[in-house]
Amino acid sequence: MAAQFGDYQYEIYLDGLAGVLPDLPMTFAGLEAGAEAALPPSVWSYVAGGAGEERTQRANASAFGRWGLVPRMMVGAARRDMSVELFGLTLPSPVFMAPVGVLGLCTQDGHGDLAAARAAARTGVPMVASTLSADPMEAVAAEFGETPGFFQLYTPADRDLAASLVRRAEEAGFKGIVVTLDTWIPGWRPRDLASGNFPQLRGHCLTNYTTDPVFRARLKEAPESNPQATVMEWVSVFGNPLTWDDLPWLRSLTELPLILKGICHPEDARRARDGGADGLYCSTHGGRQADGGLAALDMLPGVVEAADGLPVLFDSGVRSGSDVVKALALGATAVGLGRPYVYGAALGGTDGIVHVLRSVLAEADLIMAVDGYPALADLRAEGALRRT
Ligand SMILES: Cc1cc2nc3c(=O)[nH]c(=O)nc-3n(C[C@H](O)[C@H](O)[C@H](O)COP(=O)(O)O)c2cc1C
Ligand SMILES: O=C(O)C(=O)c1ccccc1
Repeated sequence: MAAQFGDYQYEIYLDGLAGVLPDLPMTFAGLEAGAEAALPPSVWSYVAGGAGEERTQRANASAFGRWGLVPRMMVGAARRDMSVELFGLTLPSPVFMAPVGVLGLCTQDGHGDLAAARAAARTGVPMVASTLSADPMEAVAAEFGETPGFFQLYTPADRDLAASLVRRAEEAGFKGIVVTLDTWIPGWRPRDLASGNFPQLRGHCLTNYTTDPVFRARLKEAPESNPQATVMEWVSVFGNPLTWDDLPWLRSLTELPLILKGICHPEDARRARDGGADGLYCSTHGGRQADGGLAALDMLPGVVEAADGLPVLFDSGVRSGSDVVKALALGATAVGLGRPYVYGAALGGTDGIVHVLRSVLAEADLIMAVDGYPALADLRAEGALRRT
């Protein structure tokens, strides 16, 4: 059935649809409903939930409804080119998997990070691997195949531990370090507060710490013999309220491309660029950190302008191929999926993630075809996108 559907699409529409599974949901609402049924309730509420009244989370997604592409005719868009240059790499498409810290808990086998890495290998869609993974970063990177991968760093208060994590990422073959700035402290998350339910506090997804020599040296007992003390040590070391004065130190940690995640204000974009960042990452963390904020999409153009040619990655609220196209038209260099691929993992492991990635890419490709924008540069042309 799946192969038949793939073949049909392949012939009628475009290359590369293998992997879309008709027995899995084809819409975000369907993925959501399926994942809610598939995941344990505590994992579901952690993944699906956000900060406060979840207004920022909803605003992230609904902001896309205020923009629309203006179709162009007779441009002969029979072949589309979605490839993009990023940090000297050529990616087949401008889409990536955003870092997600509890992926491990989202597949039945407890190895969701490996499932995402395998989906990256199968699709060419890069994964940004979270510090908070169930498997060590070395094992995740070993599944990437030919697809480049990036490591997301939660900068710990212990600078030696930060340096160790970055060194391990370099040795494991990651192609860039994404430093998340907006989550040195977890936000106000009513769903998790109500259930006392932060998975990390139950010892989940701390493997990059428990396998790290610097972290282990901080413990009086091995993590295996005293898991509770390990969690307490993680709590004490996890967060580091960085300031701009710390940027030279961050920059000195690696020669890999350094990307700062959570940049939404043009002035911060300028400071990051002037401080030697190689890329900016505009995101509101999917509305999980602070409620009452603007949608990430509404802040993207200001970041792109201030970036002054530096690549700008983007996520928060992307639910479909049309959302990808709109973020690109507003200047994003590459667009990250968060919850959609997590729900794919819940529904079908690697196959489920591939299904989501291929569906989103196919829709984006078909929009570029039908609306007459065969290359990413065309999408950025004057008049391509209008506010409704
Ligand atoms: C369950 C979950 C865990 C996340 N963990 C991390 C993380 O470990 N590091 C990080 O930088 N961002 C993390 N994020 C934020 C994502 O990278 C991304 O910014 C967000 O999911 C985008 O919003 P969306 O899910 O609404 O598309 C997480 C998001 C979710 C849903
Ligand atoms: O859940 C998250 O979004 C996340 O990134 C996180 C990280 C550390 C502690 C709590 C949440």
